[in-house]
Amino acid sequence: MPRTQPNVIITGTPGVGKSSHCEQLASQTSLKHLSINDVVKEHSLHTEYDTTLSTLVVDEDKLLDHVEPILEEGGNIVDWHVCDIFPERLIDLVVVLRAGTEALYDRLTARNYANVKLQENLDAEIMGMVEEEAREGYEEDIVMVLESNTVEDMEKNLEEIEKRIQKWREEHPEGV
Ligand SMILES: Nc1ncnc2c1ncn2[C@@H]1O[C@H](COP(=O)(O)OP(=O)(O)OP(=O)(O)O)[C@@H](O)[C@H]1O
Repeated sequence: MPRTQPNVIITGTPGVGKSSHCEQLASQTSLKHLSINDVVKEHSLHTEYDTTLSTLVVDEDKLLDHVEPILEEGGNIVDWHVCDIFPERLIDLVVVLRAGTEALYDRLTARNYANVKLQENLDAEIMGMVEEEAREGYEEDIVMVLESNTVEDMEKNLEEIEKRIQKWREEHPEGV
């Protein structure tokens, strides 16, 4: 069966606004929000709990086994800070959200992140690690990098992303 709706990844360092963008986009389109953190918790797709970073260590093989059939159906907005493990054939658009250090610092301290986790995430964002992974993992023309510092940025981003989704639909009337 061809996939008649695109799969979109919304990625970026924790706190850049992935979930906020995904929820809003899901409410404005027919695409479904696929939160990988929720899927991992719900189906126990982890190997262990990292006590230093207070986070589950994901079993990527198990995760892919679970998620691939869902992606094959299309119409998903994948929400995760890792983007490059999903097969290229199943991904149509990769949106990397970027935030300034000040905005990210405020958002992460509001979550009471431990210092080590806070610093690790700020460093990752400053170095642009997720953007680099996205650019290495996918074709240039499907990767969009967008600022997510203000509510106005988010509104503008959602418009841009919706336009790209619409373009994909027009370019693939029979699906892929
Ligand atoms: N563009 C933005 N402008 C203003 N506030 C924002 C923006 N994006 C996100 N926020 C705020 O920052 C906080 C973190 O956002 P969100 O949970 O969407 O980030 P996330 O990238 O999904 O994080 P995680 O990876 O940890 O789930 C929320 O309080 C959200 O309201």
